[in-house]
Amino acid sequence: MGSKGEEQHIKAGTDGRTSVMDFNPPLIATYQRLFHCLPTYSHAAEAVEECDLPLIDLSGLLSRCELEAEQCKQDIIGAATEWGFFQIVNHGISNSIFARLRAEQLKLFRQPFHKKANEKLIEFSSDSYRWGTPTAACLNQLSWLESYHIPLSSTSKPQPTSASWCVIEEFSSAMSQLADQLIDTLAEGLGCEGTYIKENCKRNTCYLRLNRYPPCPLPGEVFGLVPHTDSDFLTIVCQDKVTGLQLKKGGRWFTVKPNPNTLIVNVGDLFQAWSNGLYKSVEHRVMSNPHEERFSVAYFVCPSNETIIQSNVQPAVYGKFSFGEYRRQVQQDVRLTGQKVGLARFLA
Ligand SMILES: O=C(O)CCC(=O)C(=O)O
Ligand SMILES: [Fe+2]
Repeated sequence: MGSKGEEQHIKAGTDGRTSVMDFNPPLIATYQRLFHCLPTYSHAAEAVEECDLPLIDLSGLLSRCELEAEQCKQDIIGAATEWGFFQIVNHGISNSIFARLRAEQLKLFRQPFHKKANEKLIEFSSDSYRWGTPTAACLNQLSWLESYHIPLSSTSKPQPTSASWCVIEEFSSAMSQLADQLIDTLAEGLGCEGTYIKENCKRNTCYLRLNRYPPCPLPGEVFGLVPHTDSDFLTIVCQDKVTGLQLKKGGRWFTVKPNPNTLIVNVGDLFQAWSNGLYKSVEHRVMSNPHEERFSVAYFVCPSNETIIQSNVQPAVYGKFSFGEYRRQVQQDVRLTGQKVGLARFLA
């Protein structure tokens, strides 16, 4: 069990006194009541192999050589069909944006917990900051993380007022362009154009999430992020060098080897439904780590709530639904059962 010291960062004040600057959310204190109902099954005992995700060099998409561009498209379509997950290099986003975002992310999470929880630190909605899992009824429903869940609607301000705001704005517009390229290719693989998705997933309906996974005293029992699929069209994740992300393939869990030079792309539930099950929204999770903190950033391509998700392939695997309905159903299931049911609720 972790000592109180694990939740605290001791900083010597300029006046010589030692002040305690506690930036970690009070996960231990809040969820201690769940510690004595340890699950009979510990995921630490699972044998998990590392997997080599398909690695796609995105410069191929812009190649003048038609064959090369076509091969790159087929690789993306193949990876979304077989894995639902892939890594990309040469995506055109500069290292300097990643470095500046990382610096701002670190600065934000190093603020004292009470400030993060009670003050609007950046120009985003006040409920952007989240930690733990308020609905968790047992340890394996708990996620050992803190995050800023940022609706990008709130970034379209005429005057940038903070460094965090500027870099998030710059980063999300780079992500949005990258997502458009991937959506065009994936839509082409279905014999359609990507315009429907792009028209409904404007930047202001998308989300950026900054995650920090603090060291966890019960890594075998508590996840960094519980197993889930993403409720969007597509997610682009930028992770650091600390291992943790795992995905399920063929009924087994695999660890994604961290490579800070690549971005991870995964298909979300909406693309699975829209592609009539061709592209796979694969279950994934983040393992917690007893010693090291881990950071990641995820960009979620979401449509407006009114957007109708429907495949034009017959017979349709899923009934027609709006994103708003889907979201409400997911929230209700999590509130009532602690778990997301997801697309299984919308079978035709
Ligand atoms: O932190 C990660 O690597 C993955 C995050 C993730 O799956 C999510 O935010 O939905
Ligand atoms: Fe996810």
